[in-house]
Amino acid sequence: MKPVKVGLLGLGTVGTGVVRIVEGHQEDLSSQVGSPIVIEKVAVKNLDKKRSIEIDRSKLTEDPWEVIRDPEIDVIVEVMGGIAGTKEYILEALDRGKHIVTANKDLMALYGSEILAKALEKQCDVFYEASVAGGIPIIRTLIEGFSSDRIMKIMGIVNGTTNYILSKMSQEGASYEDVLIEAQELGYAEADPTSDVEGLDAARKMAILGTLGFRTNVELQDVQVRGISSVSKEDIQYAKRLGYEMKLLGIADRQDDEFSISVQPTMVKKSHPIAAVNGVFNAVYVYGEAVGETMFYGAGAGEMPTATSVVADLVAVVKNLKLGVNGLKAIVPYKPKKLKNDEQISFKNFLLLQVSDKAGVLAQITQVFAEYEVSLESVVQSPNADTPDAEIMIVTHNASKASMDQVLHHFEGLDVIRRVKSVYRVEG
Ligand SMILES: NC(=O)C1=CN([C@@H]2O[C@H](COP(=O)(O)OP(=O)(O)OC[C@H]3O[C@@H](n4cnc5c(N)ncnc54)[C@H](OP(=O)(O)O)[C@@H]3O)[C@@H](O)[C@H]2O)C=CC1
Ligand SMILES: N[C@@H](CC=O)C(=O)O
Ligand code: NA
Repeated sequence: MKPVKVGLLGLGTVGTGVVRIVEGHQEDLSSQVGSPIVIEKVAVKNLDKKRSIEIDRSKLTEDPWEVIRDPEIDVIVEVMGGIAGTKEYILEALDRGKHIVTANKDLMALYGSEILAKALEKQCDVFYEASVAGGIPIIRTLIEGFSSDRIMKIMGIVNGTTNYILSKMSQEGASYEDVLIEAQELGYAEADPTSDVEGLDAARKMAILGTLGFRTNVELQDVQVRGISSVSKEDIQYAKRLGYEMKLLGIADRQDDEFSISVQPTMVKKSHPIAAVNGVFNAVYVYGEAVGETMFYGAGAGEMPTATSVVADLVAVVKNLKLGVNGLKAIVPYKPKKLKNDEQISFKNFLLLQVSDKAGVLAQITQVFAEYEVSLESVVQSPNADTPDAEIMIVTHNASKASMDQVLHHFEGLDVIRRVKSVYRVEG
């Protein structure tokens, strides 16, 4: 049984977990694949950094090319992150006939189609289960489990950092800034947490899920993105009063063959199963035309959950090696892309308005909604303790994005509205 040799790019949070699992579960792994799996070389940025695991120093290098160009290495596991340089390493590794396992959603969202096309040409595997919802096997589920169905909607809490922040703000009244620091210390946040809190990390993951779910090439610029940095504790408390939880939701849905895809803070009805997903946990809700509702739940980030998916991909590569079938399972999107326009995108909305507290105000406001054919589900008015004004909370029925934009534009010229304090999408 010739050992399968692995080159590891990166030994940070995820890379450390990969070494722990490959070494700790070696007996189970090798009996599944029929050969020992050996980590042959590891690229790091700083050779002298103190590590939390024992690793033979002679295996470490500061030059990723040394790993890529080593003819002994069969599989590259890329867990160092980065985009442009990392893409070059991966393309060259494929040119050399090496298989790839990566956790890199940034790279797969931007260059996935180019990398997968090269993999197909070279008959190599590229697996990236850890790139979306860390420990949840959602990519494999979309490719294999739902191969027979037509997916109509995917809703995901796919960023652990923001779910951790929103949950702590909701449950403990904690401040946004304090919880963000905690999430960074726990290894959940990206090196630059702006991509977590501004929704970019979730958008990249939704582009990957949308591509697999709709079998069309969803690109990052197709995803409309809003992050959580403007969500206040007050918004979360109002949401709770009305029976909702605030979540950063990625939503991809389709009608016929037209689709829309977005990431935004969303008020989710408490009775919806995704509203109960708290902390660093992720969940992906998938609605298939035939299967109906399904939901997948688990840790979306962190050392060991993420490494579980990386090593499971490694096992899949090695099984394919044994069967001589690598590179035959690449998913190449084949459907033409048709994005919905703002008239076709429709959902419920929550609005919080600060208004003058005088007769006829409500009538003026409802008149604007009527003018743009937006029907209302509920309207609640309460005094604002700090000012002579009143606050009005409104939940609309489904309304097109175009109509809602017109309503909000009209409100800008209405004297009785002091301020549109918040606007959120509503689901459930
Ligand atoms: N953390 C998580 O929970 C999850 C992360 N991911 C993805 O996994 C990947 C890795 O994330 P994570 O482990 O958190 O990242 P870390 O920052 O913890 O680790 C990065 C590792 O890569 C090494 N590295 C970085 N740049 C270079 C370079 N140019 N040459 C050689 N080595 C380099 C670093 O070396 P050194 O140790 O010397 O600094 C470090 O070991 C990213 O793509 C991330 O988005 C995906 C899902 C979850
Ligand atoms: N920063 C990401 C890590 C996993 O992809 C997150 O918080 O989910
Ligand atoms: Na996953």
